[in-house]
Formats: sequence, C-alpha cells, structure tokens
Amino acid sequence: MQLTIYFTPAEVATVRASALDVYIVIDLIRATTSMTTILDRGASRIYAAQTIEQAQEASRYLPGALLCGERNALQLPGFDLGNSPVQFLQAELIGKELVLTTTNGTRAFFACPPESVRLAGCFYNAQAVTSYALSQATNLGSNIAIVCAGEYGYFPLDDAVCAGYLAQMLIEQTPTLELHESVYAALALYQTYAPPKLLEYCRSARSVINAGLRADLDICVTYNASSSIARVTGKHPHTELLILERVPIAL
Ligand SMILES: O=C(O)[C@H](CS(=O)(=O)O)OP(=O)(O)O
Repeated sequence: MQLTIYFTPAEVATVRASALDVYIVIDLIRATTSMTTILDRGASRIYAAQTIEQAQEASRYLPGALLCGERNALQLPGFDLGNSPVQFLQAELIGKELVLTTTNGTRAFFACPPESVRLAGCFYNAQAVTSYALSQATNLGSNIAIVCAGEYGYFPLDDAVCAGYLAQMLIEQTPTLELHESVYAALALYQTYAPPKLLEYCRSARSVINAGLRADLDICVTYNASSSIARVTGKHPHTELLILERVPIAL
C-alpha cells in the first residue's frame, strides 16, 4: 500500500490521481475541523458547496437546512452560521442538515476523483481518520493519498504540517507503507512546525485571529478529540453539491 501527499488540490488533477485511492482531505484552518465538530454535534448531513451562489441555491431545495459559510474567515451575510468550530460546538445540530461553503476546504473535495473514498481529516480526528483510511484501503486493495486544501491555490503550511502528523500515524499503524517522497517532506514539516508554533507562521491563522475568532485555532490544533469522520457519500441530484455523512465506526 502506497502513501502520497498532494500539497495543493491542483496536483491531484495534474497527475490524474486514481479514483480507486482513499483520499484524506485536510483543511486544518478550518473547514475539515469544522466538519468534524459538526458531526460531533449530531448533524445528519453536510452539503459541501464550492461557491456562495451554489450554497444559496441548494438551500432552496433543502428546507430546514442551515446555511453556513465564510469568506475571508467571516460569516457570510444572511447565513445562519459561519465556518467556526467553536460556533458549531455550541450549536444545536442533532439531526440537522447543513449547507457549507468555505474559501478553500469545500472545494478541495471536488478536486478528488469522483467516486473515490473522500474523508475529512484534521488533528481533531487524526487517530480515527487514519485508522479508517487504512481499513478502507486494506479492504479495497488501494492506496492512500492525503490532499491539502491549500490557501487560495497556494501551498498551505497548516495543512502540510497536519498531513505530516497523519502520515506519521499511518506509518505507525502500518510500517510497511510505501512512502512517496512527498511524505518525507510533510514529516519534516511536522517535526519543525508542530503546533503551537505552526500558528505563528500561517496566513490562515492570522486571518482567523484578525476576524476575532482566536478560540477556533485552539480547536484546530487539538489532537485526537473526536472519532467523527465526514465521508463523501454522494451528490445532491439537483445542485451537484457533495453530501458528507458521518462514518459509522466504533473505536
Ligand atoms: O474560514 C477559514 O478558516 C478559511 C478562510 S481563511 O483562509 O481563514 O481566510 O477557509 P477554509 O476553506 O476553511 O480554509
């Protein structure tokens, strides 16, 4: 079984990545951390939208769904909630459906091959998402790829550092993994910039702090607090939004 890391979503398209692989998408600050907390609160579904317009359009087909999202880290006008793990952890979400659009994270799921196994990973669910990815890849006889959501298309230090940590966990659980050289780079980045140091160096952290949401970062750099894993389970028929639901696992 091979492990590869894509440091931006664009790389996934460039190499014509395999639809058979298991993809762990990371948008540490904050989309995949938010998704994990949303499922922790008992939400039934997340609809991931690439654009604000798609999210608004989808909410017309989904009565009762909460409209959530941000641009420049700030909750969008007219939306019910932003992209804030702290806000989600305080919200009443049992059985709710949420439509979510974020600057980078929701788009990254669309960059992976359709029909592939796509999981939301972060520090918060690191143990759970790596164990599940390994079990899926073993069952399918496939490889694992970690995709960093990027920062406006650029290399994202926060996602890459988290990718290094997830890679370390995958290697600990399966020492026979065949490592692409991208994995060595991510492992080295994790060694150098592990939290809390990471937060001093990434633009996304500054943007969240500037929005007055510093407490979100504490959640984003909390390790292994959740066993929730958001997995893409399909597409909404009218709007093409990706549907993410909680993987049923007992750890
Ligand atoms: O809301 C976020 O945390 C970011 C926007 S920014 O990079 O902080 O401006 O969006 P995301 O899609 O979660 O990276």
